[in-house]
Amino acid sequence: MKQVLYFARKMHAYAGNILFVNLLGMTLVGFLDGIGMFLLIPLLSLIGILQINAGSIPLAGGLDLLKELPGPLSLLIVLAIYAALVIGQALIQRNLSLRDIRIHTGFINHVRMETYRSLLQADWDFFIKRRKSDFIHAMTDELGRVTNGTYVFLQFAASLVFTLIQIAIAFWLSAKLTLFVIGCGLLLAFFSRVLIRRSRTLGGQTSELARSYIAGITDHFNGIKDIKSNMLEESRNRWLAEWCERIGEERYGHAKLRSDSQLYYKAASALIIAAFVYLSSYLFHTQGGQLLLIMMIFSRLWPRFTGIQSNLEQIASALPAFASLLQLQEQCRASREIRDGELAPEDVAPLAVERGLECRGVSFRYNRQEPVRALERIDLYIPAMRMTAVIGRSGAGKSTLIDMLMGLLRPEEGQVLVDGVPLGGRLLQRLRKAVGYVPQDPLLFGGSIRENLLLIDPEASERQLWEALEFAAADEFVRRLPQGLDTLIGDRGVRLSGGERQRLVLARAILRRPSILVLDEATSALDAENEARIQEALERLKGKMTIVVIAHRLSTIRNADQVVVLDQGRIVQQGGFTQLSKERGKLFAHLLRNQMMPDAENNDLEQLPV
Ligand SMILES: Nc1ncnc2c1ncn2[C@@H]1O[C@H](COP(=O)(O)OP(=O)(O)OP(=O)(O)O)[C@@H](O)[C@H]1O
Repeated sequence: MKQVLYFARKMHAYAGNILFVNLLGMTLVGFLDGIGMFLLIPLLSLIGILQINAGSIPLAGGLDLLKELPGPLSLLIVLAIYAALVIGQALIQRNLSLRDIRIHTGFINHVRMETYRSLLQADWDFFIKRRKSDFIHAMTDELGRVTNGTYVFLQFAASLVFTLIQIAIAFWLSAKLTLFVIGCGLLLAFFSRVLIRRSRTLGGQTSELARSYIAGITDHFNGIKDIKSNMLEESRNRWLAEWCERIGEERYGHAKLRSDSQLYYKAASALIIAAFVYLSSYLFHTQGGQLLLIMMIFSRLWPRFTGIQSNLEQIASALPAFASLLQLQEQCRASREIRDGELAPEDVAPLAVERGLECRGVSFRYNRQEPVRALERIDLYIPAMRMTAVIGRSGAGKSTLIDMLMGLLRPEEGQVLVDGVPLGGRLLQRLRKAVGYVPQDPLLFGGSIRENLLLIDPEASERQLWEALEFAAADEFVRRLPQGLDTLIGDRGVRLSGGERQRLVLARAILRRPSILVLDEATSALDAENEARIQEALERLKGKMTIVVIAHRLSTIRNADQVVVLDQGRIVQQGGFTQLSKERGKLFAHLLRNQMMPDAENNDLEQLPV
């Protein structure tokens, strides 16, 4: 319940006191509804359907006054009051509903934005430990359940207030009978705790099923090509069929719970009414008119009890979603990159590295429970305005090292320094702003080429866009497209080839005019001709920006100022390309020979280990 109160307070903080005005309005509507019913009694009496002794009903003294007036006039007055009340109530109700919708949708968007912002502010470590589909689940399903649940909670609070008012009226009419009804309600509430518990358990299953569905479907569409080419359709079909069976059971469980609850309350209501009428007539000798009023109150009160019960079940069912969204927000907060009091990224100027980046005794493990280190005591200096290449076998730790240099990961031991200053806080943000990064699996958004480029620099001119494309050897293929820069490239750039995607992302990175350019296998999908063009472009950049390149294809790093060779998380060699290729019996020469570089053959590589 702690989580529900947290979000209810949030809703209040978002909507302000208008929320209470709305709740009071809801209470007023209920109250007017009661009065409307109350007025039916003089109405029935005036038209002679019911003979009521004014003394037997509170406030019915006015009846005698009405009876003094000519028949049609008194009836008209009562009818006018009745109609005014009902229309007034409907008008207020309409107003409240519209305002409710504004508050409700506004609140969903408020929580959505807040959760999204906290996700964006979380550090990289936070993301690599969790499934992406869980974030999608939180931002869609769980978010909807939480905001609905919060709203139901507020309705429940309003219902409670209104029920108390009705109880007070009922008390005033007959304390004994009201106590009897309340006693029955409490007894029922006691037994219905089991229904609320069941509802909570089912709510947990709902969360789990939705989470596994989104995870499975996301995997499915991310890997649709693999599925089709490896004929995995049948196994995916089986997965979905199993899921459908489970969701069927869960939905049935919810429906059964709802109907059990209704049955329970209806049966109890029938029994109580029977007992109630019997007791009023024979034991308490209640008069006809008063009995009618009490019955009316009872018929108003009892649905309130069932409404409260149903609200409680809905809240209980949403509790797991409340808990998981709150937990996600708390975890995001704990993993925030930008602490309170630090400047927002937009207020920070990009860094210009003057001397260089440095790793001093850096070690890192992805899983602190396991002894394996992705990086082991790395001491490395990356001079500014030079090109540094990082190479090594797959899994050697190259990407981890790059992530460390960009401040995405924090060292477990040691330090990363920029121009001799330890990386962190504002410096980290300034560094991030200065980096142009092209990852192994670059992200393009569904949209046009122009939109994808302008994402980095919305102010970029047409000329700057083409310059960046030219740099990345992408100008020719973009020119050839019928719509040129305005060509739509599909989801994640699916309508482009792997090499075209890489070149576009490279152009985008350049558009930022970064002072540090980081390329992680950024030209792996290119043919020799386009790769050579990018080589030349990088060559021209030397002396203008710091370049760090990860490459499996060693031909790409021939012009690097220094080459760093990683193996099992350690630096095993470091130096110029030619120097390293001459170091016999070492990993670099071995990798070079495996790629059958013509230069390597001149280096008597027969003696190298295989
Ligand atoms: N998110 C992660 N969680 C756990 N372990 C990871 C994670 N990412 C990488 N590793 C492990 O850390 C080690 C280094 O990985 P890294 O991606 O840095 O290697 P790499 O040299 O870039 O490999 P490749 O050339 O194949 O991209 C590997 O053993 C890998 O399994």
